[in-house]
Amino acid sequence: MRRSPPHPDISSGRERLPIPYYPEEEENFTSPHPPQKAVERCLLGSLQSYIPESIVHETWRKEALARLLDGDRGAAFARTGSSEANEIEQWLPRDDWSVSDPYEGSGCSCIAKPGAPCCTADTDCECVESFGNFYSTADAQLNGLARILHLDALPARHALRECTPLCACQQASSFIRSNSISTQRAAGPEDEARSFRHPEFVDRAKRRKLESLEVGTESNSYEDPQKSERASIQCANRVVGSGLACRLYIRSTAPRLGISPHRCSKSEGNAAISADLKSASRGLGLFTHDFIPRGAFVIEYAGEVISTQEARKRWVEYQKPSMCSPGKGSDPASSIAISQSDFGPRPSVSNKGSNYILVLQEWMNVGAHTGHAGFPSSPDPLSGTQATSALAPRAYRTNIDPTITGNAGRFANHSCEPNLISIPVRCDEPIKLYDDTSASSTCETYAVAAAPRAALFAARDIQPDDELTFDYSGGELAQLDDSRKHGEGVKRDVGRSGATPCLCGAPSCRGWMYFDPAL
Ligand SMILES: C[S@@+](CC[C@H](N)C(=O)[O-])C[C@H]1O[C@@H](n2cnc3c(N)ncnc32)[C@H](O)[C@@H]1O
Repeated sequence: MRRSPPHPDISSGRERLPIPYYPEEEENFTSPHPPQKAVERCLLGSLQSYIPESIVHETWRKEALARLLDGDRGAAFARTGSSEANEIEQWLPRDDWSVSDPYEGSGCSCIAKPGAPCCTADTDCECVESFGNFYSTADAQLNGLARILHLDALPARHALRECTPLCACQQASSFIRSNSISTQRAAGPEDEARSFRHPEFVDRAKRRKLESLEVGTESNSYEDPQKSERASIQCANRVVGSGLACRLYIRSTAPRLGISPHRCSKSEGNAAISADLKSASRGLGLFTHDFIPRGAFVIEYAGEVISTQEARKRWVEYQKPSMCSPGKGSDPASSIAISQSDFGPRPSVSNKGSNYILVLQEWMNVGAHTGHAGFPSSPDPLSGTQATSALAPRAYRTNIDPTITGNAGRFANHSCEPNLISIPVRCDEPIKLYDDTSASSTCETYAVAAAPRAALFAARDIQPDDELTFDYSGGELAQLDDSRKHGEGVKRDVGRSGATPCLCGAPSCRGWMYFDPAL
């Protein structure tokens, strides 16, 4: 059943919305505004109208709104467990990665102007390297609403920025433009600790923590927020920060058997049916009403940015069974329910079936442009060990958890043949290079960066009512051989005791869901 879109766009990822709800039938998400107008909206207003009264526990809702409105900006609201929940470590180097970057050199080498289409080539795209952005055009099919990313121009697995040197935000900022960590000149290993521990980086991490709690804030700049905000609005090439350009909805992927899988009481009372549904269902899924052209930005997979340690803790917590409140919805597969916690009623994942924590990996493209060693290595804060050599291929991870606070992107299921691709993107959060010419330094420059956002783009043309899916492994699993596929990283998905079968149904389905080995 389709209803008229009841809520404004919640997809931009600027809104750190709580999603303690469960749709009775299906929920529509749409942007009533052209993207360029969307950034001017009152996002707090969106929040208020977004939370469906009928589903969300009223007390919780009032509390959440009150916290968002007060000066504290919802610090308590976003705290979801231990106090460490708000300790953000990002870009944690992984010492367990030894695979080489399968995407190295897979970009485009054309020389293009912003707004012009790009060609494919077998080296990194010169236009991206030069302009420090991906550029876009409006798509006539969607009345100019959809902004198209030229995927051929995209050096895969590289963080990108959402602006151009022509953009006012660039001119107003002293940030050094960069689209990719791979293009940065690197520090030597001995300078690495300084880069990650640099006071400004620490401040930045703290600020990021606050940003993740703020609703209605468009600026992420720590130099001149107001200036940056104005510049953001002016930038014609933004796609991720401009919000949704197509109408999305969510619904259960379970076969319709005349029994609503959403009703906790029913599924509890019909264990056999529930089990059947669960075996055939991937829970809720994200669908589109509209045709989406290849390359269009679709939605951000938005959530709290958390440390790996916190992700591990939450993973354990989410696996614990919780109560299903009478009258509130609960899906046998995804099982989001309203339960009590020390913060009062809040959403929780109530069985072992679901995992929303996304690990975004950024590959270092070693010395591709500069002949330098790429991004510096650093001691692994988790193991205390020194990570792999600065010369070795490396992946940097960002843990995104939308379980408690996120957006509709959390309903995008996994497929081994997905129609979306996840790209790390920084919106007004550029990598900044610091010159260090002190006598003790062995290098000139070191880098400091904010965590990227997981932006989902259409990997191919998508038809109306198609389900939107992406590869949770970020394409990594497809690169691995069979022995690794069924290895440690996969098998820990369900309670660390066995793999979760993949139900994507794709002809080339790998059979198992990916699960990050660090969890
Ligand atoms: C990010 S959530 C996606 C939304 C989820 N289906 C829901 O109902 O909330 C990820 C969870 O969805 C389920 N899921 C997603 N893709 C799946 C697939 N291909 N096969 C089986 N389960 C899947 C798993 O339970 C997984 O932990």
